[in-house]
Amino acid sequence: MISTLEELAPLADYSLMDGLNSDPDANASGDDHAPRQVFSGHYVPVSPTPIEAPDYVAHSHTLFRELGFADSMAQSANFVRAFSGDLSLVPEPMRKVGWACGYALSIYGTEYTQQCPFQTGNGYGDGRAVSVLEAVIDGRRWEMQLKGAGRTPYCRGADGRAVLRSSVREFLAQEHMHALGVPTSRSLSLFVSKTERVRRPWYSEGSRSMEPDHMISEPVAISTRVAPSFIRVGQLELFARRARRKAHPQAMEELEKLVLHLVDREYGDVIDTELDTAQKVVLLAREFRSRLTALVANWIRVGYCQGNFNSDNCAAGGFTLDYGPFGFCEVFNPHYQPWTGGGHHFSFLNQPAAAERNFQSFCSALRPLLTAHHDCLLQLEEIQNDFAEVMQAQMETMWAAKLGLDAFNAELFNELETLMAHTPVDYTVFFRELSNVPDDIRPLQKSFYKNLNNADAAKPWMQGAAPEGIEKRWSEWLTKWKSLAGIGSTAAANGTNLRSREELAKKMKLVNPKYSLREWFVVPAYQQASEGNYAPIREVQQVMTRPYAEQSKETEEKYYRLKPAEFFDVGGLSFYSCSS
Ligand SMILES: Nc1ncnc2c1ncn2[C@@H]1O[C@H](COP(=O)(O)OP(=O)(O)OP(=O)(O)O)[C@@H](O)[C@H]1O
Ligand SMILES: [Mg+2]
Repeated sequence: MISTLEELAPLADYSLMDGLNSDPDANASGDDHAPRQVFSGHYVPVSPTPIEAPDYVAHSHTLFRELGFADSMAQSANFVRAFSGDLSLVPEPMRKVGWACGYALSIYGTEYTQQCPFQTGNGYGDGRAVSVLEAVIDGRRWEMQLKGAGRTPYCRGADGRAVLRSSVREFLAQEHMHALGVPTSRSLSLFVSKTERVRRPWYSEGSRSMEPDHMISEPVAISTRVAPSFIRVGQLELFARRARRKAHPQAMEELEKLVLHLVDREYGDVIDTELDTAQKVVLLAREFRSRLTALVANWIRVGYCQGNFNSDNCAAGGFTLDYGPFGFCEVFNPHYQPWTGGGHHFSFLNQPAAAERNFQSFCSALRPLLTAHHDCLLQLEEIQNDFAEVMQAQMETMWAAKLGLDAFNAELFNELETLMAHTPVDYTVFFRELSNVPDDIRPLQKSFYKNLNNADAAKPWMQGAAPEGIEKRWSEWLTKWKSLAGIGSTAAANGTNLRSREELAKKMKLVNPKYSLREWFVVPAYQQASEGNYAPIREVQQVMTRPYAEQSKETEEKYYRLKPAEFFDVGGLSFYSCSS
């Protein structure tokens, strides 16, 4: 058990990142905080800027346990100091200087440089994220990165800070996603400043405007996230763009180094180290395709919408990264999109298409390494072309699992999708109620935002008569579903393998969570936290890290609920701009 920073320090291992190139223009002391262009090198040494008067808010008990950390360490003085941004006293061999990385941006497959203040792409990257440690713990390599740790050369003139609100959201969401069984960066710890605040645009109470309507002052925070690496698709793109246009003599070599580094960090267990670069590149593309398609199918399984699935928010290791504009779907809507800037292209059921665009960007970034290997180029092209097919197969497997079926049935699914959208249903509650394998549709109605028999509805547009015959269609759908799932006499007559209700329910409850992180649970938690009361965060954390469990009656009453009518269309609750 590791219970002090002194015990953690010897596990530090920077050997892999030391193989990368540091920005030759950087100041090695890490005192490099002003916005500027970075022309080459994989990282810039940067020391984090500590937040003033840090106060412990939360840590992930789950991750601490996995890493063999004692819970008490989270509140020990040296740990608090280091993970609130002050590395000046960290014990050797931990380093007193962290690092930030540059990356490029493609939005839905289109390359951009306009977001870079210099219009060159050389000023874009980790503007407020600073990695502080790489450690090998129990045979696994982890990078620890502070978010909100002050300005870096990539800050583009901004303050380098993250507010408590956005930090709480990311902290809770990462561990919820992990508990849902979806690959993700993880949350280590969260500290808030008792004195330092910044101003951000936000929504006034009950505002229905799409964009924030005033400025508020919010406490700053530093959260630490943990992953095998933080390499993004956009990062590979930055180096590939430079290699393509021969921006400097080492550009191609830097691209190759980064790609091989990615293989070591994220794909070491599946790609043989003895292979040459071209072979590794082909295997990397195949493996990333498999992870990315599985990831997106998992997102849809649990109702998650990334909201802003740009290539710089797409981790090259194939896990979820950047919990800013995200949300969990409540009222089922294929176009659900919590971020006001995200548009249709990054909406809920369009995520497979958005992933394909990121995958195309990924393959384009690998291509310069294969110019002398015609056969490998052809293989890469085939891997890219087959993305949609692999994605579709993952989706069908996922829908079948969500419905407790051995095989996907298009007709059954299409009718369900129509009914879910027309009724409409709460995505989480619907699938969980279905997992109880009800006799008739009454229990499912618990998930309906519109009462089929009268005009009660959560929103004015849901009032009025239900679409003609919808109740009958639901009943018919349920009968057909049960028959395909092997329940009841119709199934027997059809020759489907019979199953017990209990067996089916048990299986379905492992893929259909009971609890999902609805924004109206998170809002009071961060509001209370900004007043110094962290108990609501802990409660939400406790419930949301066991999302498949039934939990207590009290928890069920409070958290297994449809979105209340008063929260619809409210800025900061139903949608948000990305300001964080
Ligand atoms: N307050 C800030 N100061 C400096 N840079 C910022 C700030 N807020 C965002 N950025 C940078 O702007 C870019 C786009 O912001 P986005 O909201 O995607 O990032 P984020 O949530 O900070 O980042 P990440 O993708 O690292 O989770 C990122 O490169 C980010 O580092
Ligand atoms: Mg981002």
